[in-house]
Amino acid sequence: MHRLVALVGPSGVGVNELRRRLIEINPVTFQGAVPHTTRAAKSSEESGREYHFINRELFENMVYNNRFLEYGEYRGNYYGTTINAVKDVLKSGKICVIDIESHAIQSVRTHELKAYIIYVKPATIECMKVTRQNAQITTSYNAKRPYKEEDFQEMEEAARKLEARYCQYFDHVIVNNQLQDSCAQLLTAVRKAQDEPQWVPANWIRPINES
Ligand SMILES: Nc1ncnc2c1ncn2[C@@H]1O[C@H](COP(=O)(O)OP(=O)(O)OP(=O)(O)O)[C@@H](O)[C@H]1O
Repeated sequence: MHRLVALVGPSGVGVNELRRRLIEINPVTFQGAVPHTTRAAKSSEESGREYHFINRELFENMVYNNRFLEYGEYRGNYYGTTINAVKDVLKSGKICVIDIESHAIQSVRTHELKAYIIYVKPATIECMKVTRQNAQITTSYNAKRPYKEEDFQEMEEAARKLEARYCQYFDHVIVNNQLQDSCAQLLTAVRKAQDEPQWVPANWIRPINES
């Protein structure tokens, strides 16, 4: 089986854009995991394609049974990605590429999933002012607007905290300045992730009484 690739970075840095482009470049090789939600399906949506649509009771039951890598509530509806959704992609022979919140890093660095963690780091504020001139940030109300200076400052601060806490888990770092460059770096990193021997904690492979 291929290895799971998980992208992580401060909000607004471009994690989702990079993941989307990677899958778009080669949908035969790369695929995202289908998330679960309790929101109603739109007429154009099909269960199992955009989302798995389930009710709240079932979702909460799945949370209780630790089925989610991560989940959250937005505007009264739950959204989350299950371990099985990732495994389904890997079992189909594709490379599963997901983006995760930093607190979910530990959930994907398990014996079972052994995710390759790619940290998407913001470029300097001066560089982002140039490259993000036409980009749109998604606000907490899910609206889009152009980036402001404060957005870059917040991103830099969030990146600092994220790095201080989680840098030991990063297998690869991409500074997302020029989008084309970042996509090329991501493609190379993902290929490398599949070839590279996997370094895992010794207690994953050695019986406990030997360690
Ligand atoms: N290198 C880049 N150059 C220019 N624009 C970029 C670059 N990377 C991402 N963008 C743009 O920045 C915006 C935010 O990107 P994206 O939605 O991927 O952010 P994100 O990291 O997933 O954050 P969030 O989780 O808050 O949505 C998008 O409009 C995207 O096209």
